[in-house]
This record gives sequence, C-alpha cells and structure tokens, in this order.
Amino acid sequence: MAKPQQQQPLFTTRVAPFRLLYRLYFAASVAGIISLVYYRLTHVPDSHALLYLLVSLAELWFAAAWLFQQGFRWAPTKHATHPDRLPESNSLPAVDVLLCTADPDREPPALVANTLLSLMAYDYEPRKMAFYLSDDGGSELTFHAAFRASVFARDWLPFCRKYRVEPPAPRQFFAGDDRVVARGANTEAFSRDYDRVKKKYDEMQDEIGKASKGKKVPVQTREVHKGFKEWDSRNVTPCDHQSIIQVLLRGKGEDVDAEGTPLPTLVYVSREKRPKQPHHYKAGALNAMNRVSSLISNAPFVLNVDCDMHSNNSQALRDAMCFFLDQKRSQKIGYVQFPQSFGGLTPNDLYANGVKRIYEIEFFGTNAHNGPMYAGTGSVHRREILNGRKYTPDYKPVLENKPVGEDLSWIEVEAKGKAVTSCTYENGKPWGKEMGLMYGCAVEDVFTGLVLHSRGWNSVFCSPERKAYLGLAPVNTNDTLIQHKRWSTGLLEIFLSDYCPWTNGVRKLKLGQIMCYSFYTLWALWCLPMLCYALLPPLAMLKGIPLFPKTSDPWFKVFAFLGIASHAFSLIELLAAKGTLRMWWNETRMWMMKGTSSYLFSVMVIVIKSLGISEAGFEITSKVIDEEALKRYNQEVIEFAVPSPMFIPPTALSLLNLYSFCRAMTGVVKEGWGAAEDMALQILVSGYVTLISLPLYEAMLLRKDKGRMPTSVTLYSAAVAVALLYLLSPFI
Ligand SMILES: O=c1ccn([C@@H]2O[C@H](COP(=O)(O)OP(=O)(O)O[C@H]3O[C@H](CO)[C@@H](O)[C@H](O)[C@H]3O)[C@@H](O)[C@H]2O)c(=O)[nH]1
Ligand SMILES: [Mn+2]
Repeated sequence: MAKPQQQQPLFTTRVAPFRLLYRLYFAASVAGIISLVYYRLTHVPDSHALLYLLVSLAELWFAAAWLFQQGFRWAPTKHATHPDRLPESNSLPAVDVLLCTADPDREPPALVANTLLSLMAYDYEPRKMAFYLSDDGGSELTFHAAFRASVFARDWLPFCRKYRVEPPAPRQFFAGDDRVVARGANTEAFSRDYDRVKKKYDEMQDEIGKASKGKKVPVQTREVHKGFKEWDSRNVTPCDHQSIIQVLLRGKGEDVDAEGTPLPTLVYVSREKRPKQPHHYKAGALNAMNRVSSLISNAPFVLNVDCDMHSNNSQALRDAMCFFLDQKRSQKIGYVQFPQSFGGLTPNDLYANGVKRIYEIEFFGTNAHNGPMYAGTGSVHRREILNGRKYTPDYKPVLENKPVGEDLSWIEVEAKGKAVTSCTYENGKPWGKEMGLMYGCAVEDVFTGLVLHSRGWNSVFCSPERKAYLGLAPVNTNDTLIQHKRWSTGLLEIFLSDYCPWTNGVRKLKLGQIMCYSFYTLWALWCLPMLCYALLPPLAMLKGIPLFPKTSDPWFKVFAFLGIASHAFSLIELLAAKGTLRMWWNETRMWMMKGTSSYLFSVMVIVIKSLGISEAGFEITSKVIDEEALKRYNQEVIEFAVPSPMFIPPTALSLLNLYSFCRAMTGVVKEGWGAAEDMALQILVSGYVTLISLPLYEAMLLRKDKGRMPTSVTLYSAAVAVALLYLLSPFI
C-alpha cells in the first residue's frame, strides 16, 4: 500500500493513566469541602465569633487553593518526541542561545564557562547556532572566562562530536558522575583524546581560577584579545560602565575548531549601565541580547539559559525542534519549556529546592491546557513571539533567518551592538511592554509567559528522559527563603497587574490555565491562612476555647478525612515521582517556613510598593558554598547560621506551638483524654507544627556547629512568641 506523502508526527501526546482513581479522590474531596463549609456556616458559636470567622476563612483559602491546584492534576499530559524523524541537520532552523550572568562573586566565572561550553556542544549544525553571553556584572573576569572557553571550545567541541559525550559539560564530564560516551569509548584513540582534552581543560580551569582568585587577568592573556582593553579604564564597575560587545568566535565558517570544522558564533555582551538608569535586571539583559543577536544571526528560535544551568543532554535542541517543525501541530506553539532540574541535591532534598513537585508533576498538568508557564531558563521561543507578534490563525511560522546587519563586518557589528545596548536605547520604545520580556516584575519569566499565552500562543512542556539541564539550587535556609520571597512577590505582582488571570485572563485563557496561574500567582497569600492556623488554634487552646468539632461529633470525620486525604495524596504523588517519605516531610516543613516567612515578607513588600515607597528588586542567589557548610548540607543538617530576620516568624510560631502543645499535654496527663476531647484537633494541629519544627528546636538549643540558629534570632523569636501570647490573648 502506498504511503501518503505526509510527514510522520514529530511528537505524540499521551494523558496519564489512573484517571478514574484520581476523579474519585477529587469527588470525595469536593464533597468533604462542601460539608466543611456547611458545618462552618451552621455552627457559628455565640462567643468568639471573630476567632471562628478567621479560622473558617483560613479553611476557605485552603479549599480554594486546593481547587486551583486541581488544574495541574486533572489530566497530566506527556509529549514524546521523535527526533529521528527530523530532516537532516543542514536543513534545521537556526537557534540563538542567550546565556545570562550577573555577578562574578555569586556566579563564579568558571561556572559560566562550563555552562557556555555545555551549550556549545549541542548536537546541532554549528553554523546554525550563535551564542550570546550577557554579563550584567560587566566583569573582566567573566569576559576572561568566556574568552578561555572560546579557546578550549576548539578542542572540546570536536571531542564531544566524535565520541558523542554526555553530559556535554566539561566539569561534570571530567568529574565522572554519570559519564556516557556513546562512540568508541574503549579505543586507544579515545584515551589519547581524553587525556589531551583533559589536559587543556585543566589548563583552562587553572587560568580562570587564578584570575578569579587574584581578581586580575594575566598580562599575557590580556594582550591576546582586544576585548580586554575595555577594562583598561578604571571606570568599569558593575552598575556604571559603557556597553561592551566583543565577538569571541566568528561563525559563518570563519573560525574553525581543531579539526577544521566551523565554530558557532560567540559574542560577549555587557549592556551599558548607569547609576540612575533603570536596567530591569534579567529581563533587560535578555532584551538587550535579543537586539544584539538580531544584528548578527537573527535566528528564528531563541533559547535562553541561566548561567547556573548547564546542558546535560546534547540532544535537547533537537527535541525542541520536534515541536516547532511538526507539520500538523506546530503552528500555535510559541515556546517549548524544559524542566528545571538540579544537580547536587541531598537524597531527601533538604530544602525542597529540587522543586520536583513543580517540574515532575504539576508542569505535565499544564500541557492539558495550552501549556506551561515560562520558567526563565531552558526555554526555546520563536523570536517573533518575543518581538511582540500576536497569534492569528493565518500565522505562517518563520524558519529562515536574515540578520539585520548581514553586510556589516564584525567590527561594524560590535559598534552597532553598542548602540542597541546603550542604557537609553529603549526610551520611548515598546521594549518590556509590547516587545521582549516584560518589565516591572521580579519573576519576569512567568509574567512574560502569561502575556504570551494571553496573546494566543500555546507552549509545550518537554521533559526528555535524560534531563536537559542541571542547575544549582540554594543550599541553605536563608537563600531558599530569599529566593521564595522574590518569587512570591513577583507572582503576586502578576496577579495585581493588568494581566491578572481573573480579569484579562477570562476571555484569553482556558479555565484550567486560569486555575494553574491562580495557584502560582497567589502563592504569597498562603501566609494569611497559615498564620491563622499556626496562631489561633494554639492560643485558643490555652484559653480552653474549642474551634473544631469534638472527636465524638460526626463532623469530626469531615475534618479528619480532608486532613488525611490531602496529605496522603500529596505523599503518594511525590512517591510516584520517585520521591521519598523524608523528602515529602522536608517539603512540608519548608512549605510552612516559606509560608510564614517568605510569603509574609513578600506581602509586606507589595504593600510597601503600593504605597510607593520602594520597588521589589532581584536578589541574585549565591552559587558558592564553603566547605564546612557543604558538609552539613550533605548530612542533611539544616543551615541557619546568619542572623536573618526571615527566620523569626517561623521560629516564633514553632515556640508558641511547642508551649501550647506541652501545656495541653500536661492537662491530658493530669486529667486524662476525656477532658481534652473537644481540643483533640487543636492538640493535633499544634502537635503537627511542633513535630515538623523539631530541627528548629535542635538548631536553637542543642546544636553547637556554625550552622546553628544564631542566638539573636532565638531571643527575638522567643520575644515575639511571648508578645503574641500576651498581646493577642485578650482578644481571644
Ligand atoms: O540583574 C540581573 C539579575 C539576574 N540575572 C540572571 O538571572 C538568572 C537567574 O538568577 P538566579 O539568582 O539564579 O535566580 P533563580 O531564583 O535561581 O532564578 C529563577 O527565578 C528567576 C525569576 O525570579 C528566573 O529568571 C530564573 O530563570 C529562575 O531559574 C542568573 O543567570 C542571573 O545571572 C541577570 O542577568 N541580571
Ligand atoms: Mn538560579
């Protein structure tokens, strides 16, 4: 039988199994929530009505948040790609890769070089790729690392190509964790090549390391590339410097590797910064790179990656192309998002920074309704959609590239690049609003994704078996809480913006999509019900006021069911995603700490912002850790160490609950369970908080190491707990 002349699908889609079981859980929970609301409405007590109202509102929030979350749960959907069906490499479209870094102290130049090399080693036609490194730190040390990487690339890229090595990141490859060599690993030629390339790698590391340590690039190296001259003047500081655009590798076949194969283009970009000019953090950096890249390569697809996320899978770009080149289904797809995965996590993910739940569970759910949020890294966009194009049914995808500065020499391109990255270039232009990444939000990524979705584009979540990227997650409590403060602030800013999913979203997004966006953008508000639940039941218990039904009351079962079912479901879900019980417990603890700290602080930041006092900035997460702290991290000992105000609310609440739990238990011991029958749920809530806070008590009272809770935080927290006890008690 003759086959029709049609391309076979480049990707196929499948909805997860066990839907019936899930729907039973869903129905039972909805019934439980309705019963709970009915109970609260019909059992308003004569006294303590305010207390009762607050606890009921907290429960209403838990129910609403649960409902939004079902947007992710309803129909988890996976796409499988078929890259073997792609046309041959020469006819694949070009891709521009934009890499961001911002601070040589928090993001060491050697890390940036490693990420850059890992990306350059994509199994993709080199002439179709161009790399742009944006350095918001304007640092000669970072430029030096990029320059050294461009030299080492001449050996690294042919080596990767010849032996198909994974991971394509030299640091991880030579460290030997999870090393794969697909071709000729046992040959003598391989060992020879390995030794030769490893030697060059060590030389590069050595030079980058020495320069970083001494904060100075050696004079001999400075003479090799004209780019170093940009730092001759002493006026280059991170927040105040001219535009620096330096071509490190000339693509188009001009620079070649050790085997004579053309190298991809590599350009270092540090946009102009001046103290009084807004630069819009990472969003501004990406928009500046967008303009520089359109001059030089103008590829129809743009991949952007953070410097702390090295490529771990040399095939990922080909996977992405399966979505953009599929004949039937590609037209509406605006971007492909890979998961954020992390290396070096402890087995039970101490700070829950592996965000497994987001990228291994929830994001699959978004595939069912127009696709995932944009996660800021590991994302391939059509350039047109970044340039503001709205989706219309007659849209014809662009797959060709015609650089704006095609006829310019490299020197002329550098000069033009400076002009488009000057700090006043965007004045009066639509960047940050109608074009490029959106400004004015601490999570520019999710915000931009929402705007693209509102303009009619879909996205897809692509999660190949071999992780596409591996990143660095915060490795201590303070960094974790600060990161989540930034995220929850930014997300709430989105909810309060013109693109609010409840107003602007209503006609433009699908219902499931609105639910998912609501869940994320309202994260910060979790602090209110959490504070209610962590404060009011224990305080009421101290005064003998019951807030929940007695154990013998049939309504008790509703509370018990909802509590148990929601916990069991989240546990099963995590175990199914190859998590562990302890991981779930850590996740729950961190969620409570974030809830009462990061989220609380971000609500305050938003209030301060709306009063016009100050803006939310972008605090960069540190990617360095000292050895002692690393040891504690690997032993899964929670790190506090710094006297951070962010520790105070969760610590104070843990002390308060410990106190009320102990008081209640003393009563039980004296008078027996019978007397506590109407307090059972309150004892349980306080007991739960106490149990999950055990590491906090330990950090305050028992530990002697440097990572313990600083005494000042313990004292402040105790003071806050006592103050709450005395100040709130009269109202209860
Ligand atoms: O002014 C700035 C600030 C940051 N960055 C870069 O932004 C990236 C992300 O910063 P990081 O401190 O690592 O933040 P994370 O919390 O790890 O980032 C997550 O959250 C951000 C939004 O808050 C997203 O942009 C990221 O993609 C996402 O991984 C890094 O490459 C930075 O170099 C800049 O280029 N310019
Ligand atoms: Mn990061």
